[in-house]
Amino acid sequence: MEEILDRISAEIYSNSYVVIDGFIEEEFRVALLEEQTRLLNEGKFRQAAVGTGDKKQIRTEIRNDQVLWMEADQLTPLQAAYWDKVDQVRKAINQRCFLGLKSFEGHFARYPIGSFYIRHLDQFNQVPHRVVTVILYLNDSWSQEDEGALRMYFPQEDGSERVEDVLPVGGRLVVFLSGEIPHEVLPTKKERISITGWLKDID
Ligand SMILES: O=C(O)CCC(=O)C(=O)O
Ligand SMILES: [Fe+2]
Repeated sequence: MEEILDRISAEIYSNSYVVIDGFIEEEFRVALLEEQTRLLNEGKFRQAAVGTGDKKQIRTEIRNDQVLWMEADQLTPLQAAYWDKVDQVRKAINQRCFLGLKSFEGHFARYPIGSFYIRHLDQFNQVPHRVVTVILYLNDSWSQEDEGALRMYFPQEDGSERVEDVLPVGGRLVVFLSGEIPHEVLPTKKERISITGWLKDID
């Protein structure tokens, strides 16, 4: 874990993003996936919304995934174990990058076949405190033909953009600066499961 934390903070510092394969043990991934499937079958997931507060609305032309927010005071033991790992990531990034990250919020996400999330930034006027995005994929297997990549756009000095696609391979962690990297979820051909969260600069 020390080595992984070191890589995350170093690459966030120099590249604003990092992809880590095998961030969690297989056994842990399977357990989280099973828990998510159970909660889904219990009807706990809701259509994801965009915006916050009064402006919160369901806009399926923008995103059509389903989510279940994790409640900090009601975490299951598995969720608590994941939050613990994310907290280590938070501390490592703070040590190297001085971002003053204080807390975490996150949700399970399920993208049914055909669903997507169009290009966006995770940090915007209505949501200023999301500083670092942390995504963990829980899928059993994933290949190019399943599509559903996370597409990230990196602004280049000449004004163009470099595009990078990352497949939602199980156990893979993607971390990036929420206010700097526009991204989208391309339409998926297979059910796509993840935990998405944000490290924030407020409690
Ligand atoms: O699941 C992903 O790869 C990205 C999800 C995302 O961009 C979001 O929930 O804001
Ligand atoms: Fe996002």
